[in-house]
Order: sequence, then C-alpha cells, then structure tokens
Amino acid sequence: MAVPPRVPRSSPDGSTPVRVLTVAGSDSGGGAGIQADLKTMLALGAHGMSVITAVTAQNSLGVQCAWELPAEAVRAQFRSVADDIGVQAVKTGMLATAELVETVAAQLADLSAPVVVDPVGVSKHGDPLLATEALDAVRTKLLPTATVATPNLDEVAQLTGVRVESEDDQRRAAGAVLAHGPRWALIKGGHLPGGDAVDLLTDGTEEHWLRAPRHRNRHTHGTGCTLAAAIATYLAGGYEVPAAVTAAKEYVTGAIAAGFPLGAGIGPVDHGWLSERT
Ligand SMILES: Nc1ncnc2c1ncn2[C@@H]1O[C@H](COP(=O)(O)OP(=O)(O)OP(=O)(O)O)[C@@H](O)[C@H]1O
Ligand SMILES: Cc1ncc(CO)c(N)n1
Repeated sequence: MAVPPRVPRSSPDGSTPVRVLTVAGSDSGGGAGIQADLKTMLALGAHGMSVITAVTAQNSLGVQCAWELPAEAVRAQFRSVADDIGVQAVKTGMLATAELVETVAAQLADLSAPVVVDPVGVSKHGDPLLATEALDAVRTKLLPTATVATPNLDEVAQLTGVRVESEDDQRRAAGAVLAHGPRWALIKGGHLPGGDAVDLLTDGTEEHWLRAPRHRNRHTHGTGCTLAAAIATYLAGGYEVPAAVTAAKEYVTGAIAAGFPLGAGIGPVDHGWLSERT
C-alpha cells in the first residue's frame, strides 16, 4: 500500500504550520463531517480549523436528527478564523440549506486560498444532508468558487442529471460539472462496481485516472469527507492539484483498508492509519 506524505512543517508562505479550514457539519459518531476533516488534517501534519454549519445526531446506523446553525453564526466563525489565523485552503462539506450555501459561497468568493467543494447531498445511508431547494445555489454560487469539486455519483446525478455507470460516463459527468465553473472536477467512482475504485480528475484538458484496489471492508463511513479534507490539506501545503489528489487518494485508500467496526452498522475509516506505518 502506498504511504502518502505529510505536508511540510511550514506552509508555502514560510509561516508555521500549514493551516486548513473545514466548513461542514458535525457528525456525533466521529467518522464523517467536521470530525473526519480535523482528524485527516492532523494525520497529514496540518493545523485544522472548523466552521460548523450544522449539528447531526448520527451514528453507524444513519442520521437520526440534524439542526443547521444560523447564517450569522457561520459567517462569524469564518471571519474569526480568516481574519486572525489565516487560511491556506478550505474544504466545504454539508451546508444543509440554500441560505448557508449562499453565505459560505460569499465568504469564499473573497478568499485567495484554494477551495475544495465536496457537494454533500445525502449520507451513506441515504439521509438528506442538503435541502433540494439548495441545489441551484450549489450550481450557481458554490461550484464557481471551487478549485476542485468532488461529487460522488449520486451528487453528480442530482447536480447535472448525468447518470454514471461506466468510465465513459465519468468523463461526460466531469464535463457537466466543469460547466458550472470549478477549475477541476473529481468524479469519484467509489459507488461503481468493479475490482478497482476509479476516480477521474480533469480540468477539461488534462485527464488523470486514479485507481486503487477496492477494499471489501464495509466500514467506509466518511470516505468522501476524508478524501476532500486530504486534498485541501495538500493544496494548503503547496501541492499542485493532480499531486494533491493523488496523495489524498492514497491516504483515503489506506484509511478504508484499516476501517473498523463501531456500532451495529457502517463503522468509520481509520484516520490514524498512517501513524501505525511511519
Ligand atoms: N471500498 C472501497 N475501496 C477503495 N476505495 C474506495 C472504496 N469506496 C470508496 N472508495 C474511494 O473513496 C473515495 C471516496 O469516494 P466515495 O464515492 O465513497 O465518496 P462519498 O460517497 O462522497 O463518501 P461519503 O459516503 O462519505 O459521502 C474515492 O476515492 C473512492 O474511489
Ligand atoms: C456531517 C456529515 N457530513 C457529511 C457526511 C457524508 O457522508 C455525513 N454522513 N455527515
């Protein structure tokens, strides 16, 4: 198994340490959302910060309840972090409502740091994490701010209408996502059948097919959040997009292989797997 690097101790501007922000929902079970993101950032050697958009009561069986925060609370958290500590990359995850999508997009539009948009729509159990009325704001306000957008196949279908069943479809889906303005699209094939988990990264010119062995482990709670947070961490550390996504894929693949049972349902990936290796 490839062992991904940790980011350098100091960030590209010479300051220490690399600082990454996640704007996402809290997962009480600790496997996805804010908790997955902060663990990923720590594992890869960065200082993680958080803007909490929503609180979920969630475990290995699904999302039992969710409450979004007021837009003012989201804006205030963002300003506190950006104005004082400084942000070298941002990852967005669960944004819950159209108002929060617009609030976050407005903050991102003024930021010069790279942005990874994980357009979270539903949880692994099918529980909604984004209001259907918010899809338009994701397309028109959030995706244009993205350096990389990382939809899974359900999110691609929701956002673009493209149904993906093959690698050719992944290419068409990427074109449809790029039409909404992100610089790069990563179309994750984790939900496709096949011996490998294959993701397509493209900016419309370059194509990178990222392949990793599909692990038969059912403890995959938090895969999408972990991948997007790792990409943001590597971008904050000065990596170019293809190198950042390649290293992030190595990190999530190892975390899936090491995922463990907790609760009666789908357990979390192991964010700490690297510390066993190095
Ligand atoms: N069983 C598996 N073995 C190896 N890699 C996997 C497996 N399942 C998913 N992946 C990879 O994990 C990453 C996340 O993809 P996935 O499609 O699971 O995201 P997601 O559906 O957004 O996750 P989430 O359920 O957290 O929302 C991708 O790189 C994908 O290829
Ligand atoms: C809070 C949160 N964000 C994202 C996901 C995606 O799976 C989840 N299950 N929970």
